[in-house]
Amino acid sequence: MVFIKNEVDYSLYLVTDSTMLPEGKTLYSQVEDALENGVSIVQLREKDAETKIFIQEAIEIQKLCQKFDVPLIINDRIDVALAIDADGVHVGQDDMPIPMVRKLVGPNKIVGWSVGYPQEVEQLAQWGPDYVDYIGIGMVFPTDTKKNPKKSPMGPRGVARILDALENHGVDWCRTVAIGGLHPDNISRVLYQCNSGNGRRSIDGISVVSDIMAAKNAGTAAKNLRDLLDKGYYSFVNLQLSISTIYDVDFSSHTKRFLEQVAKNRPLVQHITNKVHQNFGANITLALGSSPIMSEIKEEVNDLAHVPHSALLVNTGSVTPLDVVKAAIEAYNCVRRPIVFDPVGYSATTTRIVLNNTLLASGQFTCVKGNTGEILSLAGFSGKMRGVDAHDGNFDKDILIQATREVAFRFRTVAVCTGELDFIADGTLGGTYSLSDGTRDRVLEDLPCVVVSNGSIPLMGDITASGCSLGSTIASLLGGANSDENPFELVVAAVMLYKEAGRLASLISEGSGSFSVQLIDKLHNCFRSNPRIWAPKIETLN
Ligand SMILES: Nc1ncnc2c1ncn2[C@@H]1O[C@H](COP(=O)(O)OP(=O)(O)OP(=O)(O)O)[C@@H](O)[C@H]1O
Ligand SMILES: Cc1ncsc1CCO
Ligand SMILES: [Mg+2]
Repeated sequence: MVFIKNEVDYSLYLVTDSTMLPEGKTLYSQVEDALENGVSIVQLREKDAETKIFIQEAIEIQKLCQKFDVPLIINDRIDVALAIDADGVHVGQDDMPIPMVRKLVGPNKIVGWSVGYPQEVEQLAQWGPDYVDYIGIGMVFPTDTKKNPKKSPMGPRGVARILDALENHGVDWCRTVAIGGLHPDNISRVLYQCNSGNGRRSIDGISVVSDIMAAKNAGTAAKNLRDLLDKGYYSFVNLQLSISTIYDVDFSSHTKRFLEQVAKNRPLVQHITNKVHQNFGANITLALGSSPIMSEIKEEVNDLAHVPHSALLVNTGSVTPLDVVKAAIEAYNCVRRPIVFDPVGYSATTTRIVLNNTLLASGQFTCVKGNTGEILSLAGFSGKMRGVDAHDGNFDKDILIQATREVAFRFRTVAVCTGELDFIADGTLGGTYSLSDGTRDRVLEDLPCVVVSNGSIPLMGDITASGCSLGSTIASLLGGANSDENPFELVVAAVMLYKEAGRLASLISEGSGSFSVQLIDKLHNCFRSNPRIWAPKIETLN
């Protein structure tokens, strides 16, 4: 069979492994069940099989694939692929060089290559369109399938970097599948987050091994994956993800409504936060009418996530054991409860960059909030931070807007950048994703974005953990909201409310000490004592 190359369907790419078959199942029966339920391409990968057995298996699987009109790719063994006239071959970086592979298999076969770094894309560009038809990008997450992995997991952001490299080098002929540790609990998120920065391309498919090969019912497993691919919508939080259009109206009425919901629903905000922030953050949370719980125990994250109107604040200011934070992120994502992430001192040290990146790769966040230094470095715009405080420099407003949008887009989140002006961008794209064609030409400049101002309030920067407590405020409003509210509007309201409390507190404070106390009072009394006082302004960028 000759497949028209740019019509090959890479969407659900099964890689076989006979070493993990469950009792009573064969390689043949698993592949057959998978093909019946939506697998669109098969790679025979039998690292330990002897040649004769491998060929026998290949011939059997080939007949099966032909029945379903699905291409069969052979891993590594060019000789086997040629001997049985398979549809293509897949080789890794340490296998036979691509030009030799192409010379041996001829122009019509599908050639796939494993790619782990953006630099490898330069090589693809040099070879041009006649060499590699698709690349397997990975590994995305840790996996047991690779015995001695040479690469460390790249996460969705690593995949996005490779998609960027493909775009930058004009490698438009090459299709992509993501591979490594992909399972039903993370596939929607990978599809949602893996896009090139220009919005023009997303991955063409996902590649799975164990989820199908080790499944007791490979048919159900394949069907489940097929449904995720076709769904096009990732409902990661129990709120209304449609794109908000009403953020340029009077926000004081929204804020009042959100605070009433907090009062009624009494959200429980789990804080995994730095030691400096703990007491202040707990008091700010209580002042708003929500309940804080400072908990860093792995055993209870599930119970806490299941409490009605739970929300999680992850603040990496003083470092909590990674496994605890990851377990908490997983637990809240699993029940679709909001998570606010505050990457404190993101680029101050290499340790912090690695830690924050690891956590950012481990889940889906409803909001990512940072000061200018954190957001600029997260967006890849600037060098090292000196510590946990924002940059001293006065940054151009346009640069901060761009950085905030970049973070929002990359992490598919509502991003907040704080300072005298606060910038908020909505990168959630209504929770939608699609294979291959990126974000359907929606680009950074299209993301809804607002700038919140309320005059200069230097005292807000003069107390420690004021940014951290904005995180508590955002988490309280997100947690307390009814499910028909929109996360972007909730975050905008939280930022405005906090800014206004800061302004009112600063009017009656003698210095930073009394300011801390007054800030708590003002949040406590907002909309209770004098609902008419509301000064913050909002500038809508689109
Ligand atoms: N000069 C200022 N004028 C008005 N508001 C400010 C000013 N500086 C900071 N803020 C407000 O104070 C809060 C904290 O912002 P900042 O950028 O200082 O955060 P941060 O550095 O993360 O704080 P921390 O790490 O101490 O918790 C935000 O709500 C921000 O809007
Ligand atoms: C001072 C400090 N150090 C680590 S976290 C933190 C709180 C403000 O970000
Ligand atoms: Mg901060």
